[in-house]
Amino acid sequence: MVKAIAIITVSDSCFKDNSKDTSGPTLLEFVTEKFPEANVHTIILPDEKEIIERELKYFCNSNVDLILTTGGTGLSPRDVTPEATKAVIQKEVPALTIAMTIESLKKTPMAMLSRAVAGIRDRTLIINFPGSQKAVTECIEVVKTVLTHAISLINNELAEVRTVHEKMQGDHVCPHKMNSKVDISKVALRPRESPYPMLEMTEAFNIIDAVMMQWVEQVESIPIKDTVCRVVAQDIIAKEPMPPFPASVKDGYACLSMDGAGVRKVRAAVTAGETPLTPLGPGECARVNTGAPLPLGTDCVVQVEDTKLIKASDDHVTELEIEVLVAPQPHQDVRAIGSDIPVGSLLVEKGDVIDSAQIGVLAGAGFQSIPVMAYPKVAILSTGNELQEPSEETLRPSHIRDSNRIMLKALFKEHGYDSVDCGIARDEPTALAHAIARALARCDVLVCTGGVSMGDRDLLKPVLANDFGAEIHFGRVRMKPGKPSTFATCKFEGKMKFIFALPGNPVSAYVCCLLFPVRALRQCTRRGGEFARCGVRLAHHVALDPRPEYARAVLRFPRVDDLPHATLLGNQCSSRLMSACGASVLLELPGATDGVTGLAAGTVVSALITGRIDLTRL
Ligand SMILES: Nc1nc2c(c(=O)[nH]1)N[C@H]1C(S)=C(S)[C@@H](COP(=O)(O)OP(=O)(O)OC[C@H]3O[C@@H](n4cnc5c(N)ncnc54)[C@H](O)[C@@H]3O)O[C@H]1N2
Ligand code: MOO
Ligand SMILES: [Mg+2]
Repeated sequence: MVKAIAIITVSDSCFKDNSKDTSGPTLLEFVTEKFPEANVHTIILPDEKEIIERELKYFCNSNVDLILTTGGTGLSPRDVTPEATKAVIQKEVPALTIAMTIESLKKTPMAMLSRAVAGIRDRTLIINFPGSQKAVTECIEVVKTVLTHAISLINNELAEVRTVHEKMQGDHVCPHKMNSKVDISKVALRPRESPYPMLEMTEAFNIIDAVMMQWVEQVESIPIKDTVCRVVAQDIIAKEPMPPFPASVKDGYACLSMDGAGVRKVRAAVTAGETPLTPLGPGECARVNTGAPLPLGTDCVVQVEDTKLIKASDDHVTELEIEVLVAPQPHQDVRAIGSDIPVGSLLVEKGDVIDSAQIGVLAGAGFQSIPVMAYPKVAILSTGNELQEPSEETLRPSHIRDSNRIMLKALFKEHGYDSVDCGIARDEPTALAHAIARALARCDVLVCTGGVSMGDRDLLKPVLANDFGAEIHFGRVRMKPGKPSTFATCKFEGKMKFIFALPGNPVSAYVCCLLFPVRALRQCTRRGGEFARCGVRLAHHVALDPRPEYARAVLRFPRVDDLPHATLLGNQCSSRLMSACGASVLLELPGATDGVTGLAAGTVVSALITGRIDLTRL
């Protein structure tokens, strides 16, 4: 049986912009249909032999049955997928690719230019496909009939070898190379009460803040185009003056101010980008454009509006004499060297959060890259047997589309943080452990959703604790939404990993992502920390939940009130993500008490500003 499959898209351009990848999704569509039980991992890699080799080995070591690669099989210098594949396989299976080539040649002679390779490493079958979506579709048709049989053969032949390997490795094996220790067979023995104490929000925040202190700050140098929203790690000082030459502020004539008003001979014409060659003397001037350098000898510019043409060549091509109508002042309409930015001035300061104007300043000052504080790498993983990719058009029975992953990626982006997409893991201990291991290998902070509550398939906490030796710092918080929110740390491949396991309900995932990992990143990257709070007036009556609630609301700014008015975004149940769409704030509503079960319209409550604020006044 095919239990795990990896699809690797190899392409520099798709690696930079994964929306360009059409072949990977084509393979994904094929394998999810052909092997619906299989746990499928997808990944995009650049055309780098070492990286491809490393990932192929990783998947082979993780007991993946089948690896399908697409891309990097052609003749261009960057195409190295076949070389990386040859470096990892122990046996080649040439007929697989020969069959694909024969079939493809019937459609196009270009098939001659594919160097695809197929082979086996341990128990994994690896097949290279070309990069184009069309070629992938054609080639998969050719090999699909033999895949299941090929994988059964490989497993049978190597079963003995695998047993010996496992014996040799003993107990001390990496969690992602073994089966999970979590046993889900005895469902009747599951706990009927959560073993995790219910923490107050302040306790949860304090724990996260204390634990995140273990994040070791590092500095990295990155191209200035990528620095928006990044925190500058050291003062950046101007090494060049801006402007680098005395530049005209106007379209007009560069003159000598001591000449006063009167007629001048037009000796030269200087447009922006030209270098004036001859110095000018008394009674002379040069026609200049805005941004053009002033000729030596001149000290002011007279705008064209304050001049009169006296004499031109017969063909009107050359101005010979003009009259300056208003006596100019020294330095008039001239930007002196360094007048915008003197050499040695502070361009951006350590701790600044870079904005677009500062990127312009840095570019103008000749900086290509600058040191910034490194951000923790964030990985996002969804869990759930019911989930399917949002890109799949047809919804399978009893399934839903995974909306959390794409939403959280966008939420991190909104707050200035990149993240890597680690796909969907099945609610099955070994599959989940493998998916977590793969994600941890790619990040410092893992944010996953689902599987943290009381169901017999809520496996996050036991898998983290038993398979990764994770310390669960908390597993329940008195809050709505987000009660089963979980925060854990573990050492993985020698490095500390921070894990935010958020509830699967989409609103819980949204709110808890803001309150826990986004807030934590803001703290440890010195990008604001706590969200700003403000007092707001409720626009309507609000019923209180027994748990303190983070209600999603929009603000209006009526002229008649100093405080903004907050309107809740409809039904606040944890599954209704529409309640977060367009939210500017999370209201911090207190839990209901025996005496107080609701708040009247007009009550002032505290709000965390987590989204954009629309400043329209009612
Ligand atoms: N017996 C109890 N049941 C539940 C409790 C409890 O205390 N006792 N808590 C409830 C609360 S509160 C929450 S919140 C949820 C949390 O559930 P899990 O974190 O275990 O998440 P799942 O069971 O995997 O899924 C819950 C819900 O969310 C949907 N989901 C999951 N992932 C996604 C995704 N990526 N995109 C869209 N929707 C997703 C999933 O289909 C479920 O409907 O537990 C309550 N139960
Ligand atoms: O805490 Mo759960 O997120 O209410 O639905
Ligand atoms: Mg659950």
